[in-house]
Order: sequence, then structure tokens, then C-alpha cells
Amino acid sequence: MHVNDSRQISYRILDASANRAAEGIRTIEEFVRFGLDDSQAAAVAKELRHELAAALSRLNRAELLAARDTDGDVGTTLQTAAEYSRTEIADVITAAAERVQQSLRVLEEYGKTIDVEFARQIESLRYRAYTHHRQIELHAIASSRSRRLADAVLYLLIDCGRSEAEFVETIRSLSDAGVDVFQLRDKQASDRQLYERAKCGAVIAKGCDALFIVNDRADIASSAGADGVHVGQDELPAGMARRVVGSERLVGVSTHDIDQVHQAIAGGADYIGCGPTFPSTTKSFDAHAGTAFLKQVHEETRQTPRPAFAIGGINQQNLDQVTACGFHRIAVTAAINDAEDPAAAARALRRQLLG
Ligand SMILES: Cc1ncc(COP(=O)(O)OP(=O)(O)O)c(N)n1
Ligand SMILES: Cc1ncsc1CCOP(=O)(O)O
Ligand SMILES: [Mg+2]
Repeated sequence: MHVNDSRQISYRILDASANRAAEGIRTIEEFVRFGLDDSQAAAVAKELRHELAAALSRLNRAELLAARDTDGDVGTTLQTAAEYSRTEIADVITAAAERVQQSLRVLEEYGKTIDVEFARQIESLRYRAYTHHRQIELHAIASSRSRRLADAVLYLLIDCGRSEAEFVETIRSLSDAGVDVFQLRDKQASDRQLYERAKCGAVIAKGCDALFIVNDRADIASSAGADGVHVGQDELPAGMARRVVGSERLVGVSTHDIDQVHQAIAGGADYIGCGPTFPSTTKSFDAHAGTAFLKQVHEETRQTPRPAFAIGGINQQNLDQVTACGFHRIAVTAAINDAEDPAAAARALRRQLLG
């Protein structure tokens, strides 16, 4: 390879990577500008774009343009299915952030062969972009989870199942039948088993556009990449669970009386479980909060609305009593899992809730 060829190759790579970095930075900037009402983040996004332009101005533009050969680029026809599988803004942001990091790294490495100061400027930009984009990405992921939670009406508690294959099939088929949120609740499973199932469930649920929550264990929810954790009155308080799982994940709290509801909301719960409503075959209780509690929650949280799921012994026969209290969200176990046809039961409950 001739020296001039090598310079031309570097320039060709720099030109392509500069365009890719600029496109990625702009993609994220548009979300910051039009999706988040955050003027500070918008100012940083704009600065990053200008920093890239300033660093690129050190390169010879004529040489960059001369090296460009889009028609001869064998990579333009190579597209993966993943490029067309984005369904959420959060996925667009993640992909753009990855593209920026990769292309800045390429600019830095090949830039060293042309101008060391250029490579230094790009390196510093890469670190700044990483920090900024990470925050935006977490914000986009949190918004996507909140949106899915706001739309959720049917929440199902599931155990680890007999095998991973069965567990996967349960999530896929019941999500298809209308379950919006899955909670992994298995009091018999080991930590390792919970962690493995949670990791798998989070991925499968995401693919089905469902949420995946881990019962009791904020540590497992976070390390397994779940959408959130559900804590009761005997587990970590909501604020502490939040510290473990981070602001991008959901925290749900069980409540049995109105004081607990106010505390959960004040503690930053994203949603509440309210019950037990009726006697349950899944968990036994000495006393039941009943439908009177549901009515009270409905009336007393008008100023601080949070998605509230009625739980405990709810089934197709008594669901009307729940909806009569103003509750159109439920969390169930037996009504679906113990049904002869769980998918049909899920469909029927959903129809009743939306009816
Ligand atoms: C959605 C939802 N609501 C309430 C509960 C009950 O949680 P908790 O009181 O902590 O009891 P256990 O589930 O841990 O036995 C829940 N799991 N989900
Ligand atoms: C875990 C839990 N917490 C209150 S009721 C309940 C059990 C819910 O299951 P089911 O719908 O079978 O009563
Ligand atoms: Mg619990």
C-alpha cells in the first residue's frame, strides 16, 4: 500500500465516521429539544455538535470530500434486521448513542494518523458525549416505562415455571392475550434462579412490549435488567428501593390502608398495589382491606394520581365489584395461572376491564 493511499483511506474513513457521528448527535439533540423540555440538556447537546464541527475544521475539507466515494462503499447495502426493528424512542436513542460512541472512537483512532490534536479533541468529546447521552438514554428509557405503565390494566404474578422454555412461553402467550405487566414472584426459588429467570423475562417481555417487574428484590431487579421492583410493607421502603434500582426503573409498593398509600406516593412509588381485596388462594390473610379500601383510594388520590392495581382474589366473577370502585387495573395470580385456558382467561379479564 502506498503512503498516499493510506492517507486517502484514513480520510475516507474519517469522512464517513464524521457524518455518522454528526447524524447520531443530531438524532439525540432532536429528542432533547422536542421530547424533553430541558433547556440545560438542550444546550449541552448543541455544544457537543459544535465541538465536533470545531474538531473537524482541523481536517482538510477538500481532502475529506475528495476521499468520499459513497457509490463505491460496499457497506451501504449491508443492513441488519435490527435497523428496522425499533419501535420505541428509547431504542432510537440507544442506537444513536452507540453510533456516536463508535464513530467518535473511529475518528480518534484514524485521526491520530493525520493530526494528533484532532484525535485529542475527539477523545475529550467522546467522554463528554458518553456522559450526556447516557443521561438522555436513561431518561428515554424511564419515559418509555412510565408510558407502558400508564397504559397497563392487566398485571400478572408468575413464578419461575418448570423450565426456562415454559417461562418464556408463558410470557409470550399471555402478553399476546393482553397481559401488560409480569411480576416474577417465587418465594421458593433461590437467588440464582430468580436472577436467571429475571434476566430472561426482562428480555422476553421487552420483545413483547410488556413490563417485567421483580417481587421483593431490588438488587435482582437491577442486576437482571428488569423494568422495576415491587416491594411490600416488609421490604425496603420505596425511597430505598429507588436508590437501588435507579430513577429509570419502576418502583411499585403494596398498600393495605390509606396511610400506606400516602406514604408510598410520598416515597416516590410509580404505582401501588391495593389489597387484599377478596380472600385469595395464593396468599392467606387474617383481614381483607376489601372494596371499601379501593373506593377510598380512588377518592383520596385524585390530586396525586398513580396507577393503582387492585389485588387479592380477583377473578371474572367478582371483577365488576372492583370496577364499580373506580379501579380499572388489577393484579392477579390464580385467575389466569390456574385457569384451564390461561390465555382465554386473560382475554376475558382484559375485555371486562376495558369494557
Ligand atoms: C402488584 C402487587 N401488589 C401487591 C403485592 C403484594 O406484595 P407484598 O405485600 O410484599 O406480598 P408478597 O407478594 O411479597 O407476598 C404484589 N406482590 N404485587
Ligand atoms: C401476593 C398478594 N398480595 C396480596 S393478594 C396476593 C395474591 C394475589 O394472587 P391471587 O390473584 O391469586 O389472589
Ligand atoms: Mg413482598
